[in-house]
Amino acid sequence: MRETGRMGTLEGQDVELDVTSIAHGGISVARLDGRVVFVTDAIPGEKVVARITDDRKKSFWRADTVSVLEASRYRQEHVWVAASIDRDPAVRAGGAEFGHIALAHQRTLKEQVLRDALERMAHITPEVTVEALPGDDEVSGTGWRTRIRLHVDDSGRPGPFAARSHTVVAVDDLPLATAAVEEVAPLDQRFPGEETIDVLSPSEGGARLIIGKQARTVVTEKVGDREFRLDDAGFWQVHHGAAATLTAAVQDLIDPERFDPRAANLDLYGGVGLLAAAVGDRFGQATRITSVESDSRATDHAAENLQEWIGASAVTGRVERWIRELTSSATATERARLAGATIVLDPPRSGAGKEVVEAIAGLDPAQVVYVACDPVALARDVALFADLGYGLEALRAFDLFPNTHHLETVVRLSR
Ligand SMILES: C[S@@+](CC[C@H](N)C(=O)[O-])C[C@H]1O[C@@H](n2cnc3c(N)ncnc32)[C@H](O)[C@@H]1O
Repeated sequence: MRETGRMGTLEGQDVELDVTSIAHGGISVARLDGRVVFVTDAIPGEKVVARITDDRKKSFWRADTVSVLEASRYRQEHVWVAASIDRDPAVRAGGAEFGHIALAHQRTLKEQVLRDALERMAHITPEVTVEALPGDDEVSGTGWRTRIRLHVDDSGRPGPFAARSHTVVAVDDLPLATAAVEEVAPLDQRFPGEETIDVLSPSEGGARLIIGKQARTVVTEKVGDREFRLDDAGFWQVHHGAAATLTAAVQDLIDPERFDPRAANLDLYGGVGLLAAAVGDRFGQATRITSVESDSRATDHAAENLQEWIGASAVTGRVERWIRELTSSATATERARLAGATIVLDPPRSGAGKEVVEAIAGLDPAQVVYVACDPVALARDVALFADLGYGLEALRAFDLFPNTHHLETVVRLSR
């Protein structure tokens, strides 16, 4: 084992590392000769042996844990044997990068990542608690994925990618998947010539496969008493409890004192209308809301899913362009309606970004409720909103992705 070395000479070597803290992306931070090393499959506080995978950069290196010399008291048997450190890092299954950490401590680490991002980028220190979804603790955070993508290797065998690579890994089980997904996942079959197999289990109608780019079918998801129709390959929240949790969170975080049902309320990045429905169900049939989504098939479904409301509509468009056009073409009456509006947004992982944040703030809405699956993109956008006079008033965070590093955050911003 080598303990020190120069840049570009250590790749493939095993080194001893003291792991100090957690970073964004499910990796921990250690130091070697004063240099930062991002290390996988470790826990802050541990001493590990790690294999250097990248030592070409001046500012930081990367490594994979191969054994543990001093274990954290939060270390547990990995919930997925295929992802454990007993396997060669090159063939460790990806997608369960926190599975070796006790579930409650996973949430503590997620809280740290969110708090650090908000402190560093937005200079605020709100109370942060990552809430568990009902039932997850009882099953160690397994059995929640209603959707899973398998990749097909050259022999036609499907499996997940190894962590941080495009190598397909052979696995016997999928512990993060729901029982219905695991039952139909064709792990021992062969699909020569295909690239992907999607396995999904909507809340209605049973589990199914999407083999390659086969024709889309429509599935039904139920949230409370409400049904949503969507394409089988279209976006839907992955944890079986996520849609209901986000519905309740958005309803909870909208300040009723600031909510005007007759204002030009917006649901940006609306998918098939889940959060527009959350707003309508909370504030009643008279609520006006427009859902904006770039996937036209999703918009068609949103229009159908929201059809019982006279005040709801769904439009196809990229938010950045749609909102720019709205800003330049709105009449004085429309501007007044937007100024009293509640704007819900649920962008993809990259967040809304400067252009969209500036356009939203430029509409002068009464409040903004932002649903975020990436804490760093959220913190960047919260900082942008703050510069435009919209401060963070309320925050809730949820463990929608147990045994992974991901978390979901919902915040309310207003002037
Ligand atoms: C995180 S999902 C949220 C969907 C919905 N709120 C839900 O919870 O089901 C983000 C959605 O934004 C859409 N999207 C991605 N980029 C977009 C853009 N630039 N403009 C509009 N929609 C976009 C995706 O197709 C996806 O449906």
